[in-house]
Amino acid sequence: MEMEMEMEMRAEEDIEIGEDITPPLTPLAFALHDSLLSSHCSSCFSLLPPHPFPPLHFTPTFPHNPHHVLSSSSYCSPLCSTSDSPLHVSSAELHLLHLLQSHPSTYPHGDSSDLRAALRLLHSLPAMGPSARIVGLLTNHHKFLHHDDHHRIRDGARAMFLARKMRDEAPNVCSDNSSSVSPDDAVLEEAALCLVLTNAVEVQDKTGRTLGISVYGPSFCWINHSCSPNACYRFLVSPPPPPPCSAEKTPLRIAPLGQGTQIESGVCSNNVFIKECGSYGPRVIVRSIKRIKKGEEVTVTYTDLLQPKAMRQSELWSRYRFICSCTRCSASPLTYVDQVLEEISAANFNSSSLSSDINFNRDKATQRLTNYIDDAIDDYLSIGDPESSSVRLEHVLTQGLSDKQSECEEETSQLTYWLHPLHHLSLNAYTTLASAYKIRATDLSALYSKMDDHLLNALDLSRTSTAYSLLLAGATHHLFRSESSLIVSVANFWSSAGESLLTLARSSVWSQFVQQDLPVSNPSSTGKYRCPNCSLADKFETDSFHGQVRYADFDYVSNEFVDCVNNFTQNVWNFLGLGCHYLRVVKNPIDFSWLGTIRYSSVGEDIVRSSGTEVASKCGAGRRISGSEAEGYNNQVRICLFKLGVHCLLYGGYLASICYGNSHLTRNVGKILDLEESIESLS
Ligand SMILES: C[S@@+](CC[C@H](N)C(=O)[O-])C[C@H]1O[C@@H](n2cnc3c(N)ncnc32)[C@H](O)[C@@H]1O
Repeated sequence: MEMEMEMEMRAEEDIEIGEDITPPLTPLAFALHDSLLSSHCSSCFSLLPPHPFPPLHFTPTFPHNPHHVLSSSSYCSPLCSTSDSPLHVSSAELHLLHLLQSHPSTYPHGDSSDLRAALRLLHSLPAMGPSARIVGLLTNHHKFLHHDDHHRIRDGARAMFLARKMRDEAPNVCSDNSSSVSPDDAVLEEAALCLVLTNAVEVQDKTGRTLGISVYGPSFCWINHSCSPNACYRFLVSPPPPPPCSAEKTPLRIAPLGQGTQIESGVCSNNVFIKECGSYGPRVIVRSIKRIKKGEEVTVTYTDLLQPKAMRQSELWSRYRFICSCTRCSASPLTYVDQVLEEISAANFNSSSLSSDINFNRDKATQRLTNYIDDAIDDYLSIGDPESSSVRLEHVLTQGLSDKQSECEEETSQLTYWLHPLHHLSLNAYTTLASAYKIRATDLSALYSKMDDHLLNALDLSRTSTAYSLLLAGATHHLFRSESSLIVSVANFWSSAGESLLTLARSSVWSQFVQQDLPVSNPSSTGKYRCPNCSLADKFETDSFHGQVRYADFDYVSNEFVDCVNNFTQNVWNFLGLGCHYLRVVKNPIDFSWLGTIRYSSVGEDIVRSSGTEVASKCGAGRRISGSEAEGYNNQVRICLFKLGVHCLLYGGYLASICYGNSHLTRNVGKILDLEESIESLS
C-alpha cells in the first residue's frame, strides 16, 4: 500500500489576529448542490436573474428523452456561460445528471455534487493514475476502502464511469447497467471522488446558506484541522466581473511543510497552482483568528467547534478517518469548555427525598436527552410545528428527563437528568427556541393587523425569542473567553441578538404602553447613539470602516462591552424572561458565575424545588401577557433594550470584522445602525 506523506501549512511570517493570510484563491473544481441547479448560477454560485442564460455550447439530447433539454446548468451571464458550459459537457457532468434523472437507482445516495466536482476535476487535470495524491492533493483512497460508507463511493464511481462512457461513446449507452461496471473499471473515478471527499469544503453565501462544494489547490487544501484553530475562511461569491477586493493584493503568507516538499517544487508549487486554478468559481480567503508566529502551523476547523470532544472526534473519524490530537482534544483533564458542553446532572427524585446522584449512567442519560432534543427540534425543522417544538424543548430544559430506575415495595425510584445550561444540547435548544418563537410571533402578527390581544401576544413571543437569542450569545461568549477560536460563532450570535433586540425595541406595539417612539427614521436628528461608558461605537467605526484594525486593545474592548452589557441586561432580563420559567432559572445570561462549579447539580434541584407543577403550565403553549407582564412594557425598559441591542450589534460587527474583514456582516451592522438615531434625549 502506498503511504501518503502528510502535508501541512506554516506561517511564513508573524501574523496578527484578523489578517488575511491568502489572496482570494480560485477553485480547481466546484459544483452546486442539486437542489440549487435551477436557482443559482452553476459558474459563480450567485442567484440567477429572472431570465438566466442556458449553456452556450452544443447540448446533446438523449434518446430516452429526446425532447428533454436538461435543466442541468444555468448561468447568470453570458460570461459565466462561456466559461463554464464547455466543461459542463466535456467533463460528462451533463451526462451524469441525465443518467441520475433517468435511472435514479444508479446512485440512490442523494446529492450528486461530490460526483460532479470529481468529474470536473478528472477532466481538468493532467492525465493521472490512481495514487495516494493527485496533483498534490491527498485522496485517502486506502482509508475510504474500509469506510462504512464505501458502497456510496463505489456507486458514485460507477455512475461517474457510466457518464464518461456516455460522453465518449454515445448517449444511448445510457441505461442502468451499473452492475456491469467492475470496481477495477472505475478506479480513476473512485480516486477522484475520494480526493473530493477529503478536500472539498462547503461553500456558503453571505447568510451562511450552503450552496455547493469546492476543491482548491494545495495552498488551501494542505491546511490541516484543529479543534482550536488559528484561522478561518470565507468565500467570495459574486457574478463576474468580481468586485475589487482588498484581499486581492495579499500575498500567500503560508508555505507547506512536510516530508513531501519535493511536491512543492514540481507541478504543485503554490505559484503554479494559483495560476492553474481557472479564473472563475467561488473564491476562498483564509484569515487569522489568533496571533500566529512565523513557523507555526496554520489550522482551520473541519467540524462544529461547539460540539463536545466525543462528537467532534466521531465526526472527524467518520468523514475523514483521522483521530484529532490537537491541544484541545489532548487536554487532560478535559478543557473547561469541553466539560460544560457535555455536562449533565441527575437527581434521585421521589416523594420523600431529593438527592443528586453522581453514579448514574452518563452515556445512557446523554443518549436519552439527545434523542428527546433532536425529536423536539425536528418538530420545528421537519414537521413545521414551532409551538410543539418550543413546548417540548422548554419542558426538558426546565424539568429534565425522568427515568424510572427500579420499583421497590414502598416507593418508585426515579432518576431525573438535567442538561447544564451550557451543554451543547442546551445551546441547540436556545437556537431553535429563538427561531421558533420568532416565527410564531411573525405568523401571529401577519394574521392580525389590528391592535388587539393577538398583537400583544406576538410582542410577547418576540420578547421570548429575543431572550433566547441573548442567552445563546451570552452562553457562547462565556465559552469563547476560554476558547478563543469560537469567535466565528460568537460574532454571529451577538449580531443576531442585537438585531433581535432592536426589532423588539422598535415594534410599533409599544405604543400601547409608552407615549414616546424611538426616532428611528428622522434624518434631521443628531448623530447616532453613543454610549458614554464604552468606546465600542468609535472602535467599530474607525476599525471596521477605515482600514487597519488594531487588536492590541481587543481584551480592553471586550471587557468594556461585557461591563456595559451586564448593566443593561440586569435591567431587562426579568422583563425578557417573564412568563417562561426556564429563562427565570437562568439568573444572568451574560455572567454565568451564578452557576458556581460545573458540577451544578443544584440547578436541576433548584428548579424542582422552586417551581413544582407551576413549571409545566408556565412555559410554551397558552402564553398571554398578564396584567403584571404588561407592566414591564415601559419606556425605560424599551430604551434599555435599544441600547443593549446597539451594543450587541456593534460587538458582533467588531468580532465579524476580525473573522471576515470588512465583510457584508460588518456592513450590515453599519447599515442597521445608520438607521438608528440618538435616543439620548429620551433617557
Ligand atoms: C484537506 S487534507 C489536509 C492536508 C493533508 N494533511 C495532506 O497531507 O494533504 C485533509 C486530510 O488531512 C489529514 N488531516 C487533517 N487534519 C488532521 C489532523 N488534525 N490530524 C490528523 N490528520 C489530519 C486527514 O487525512 C484529512 O483527511
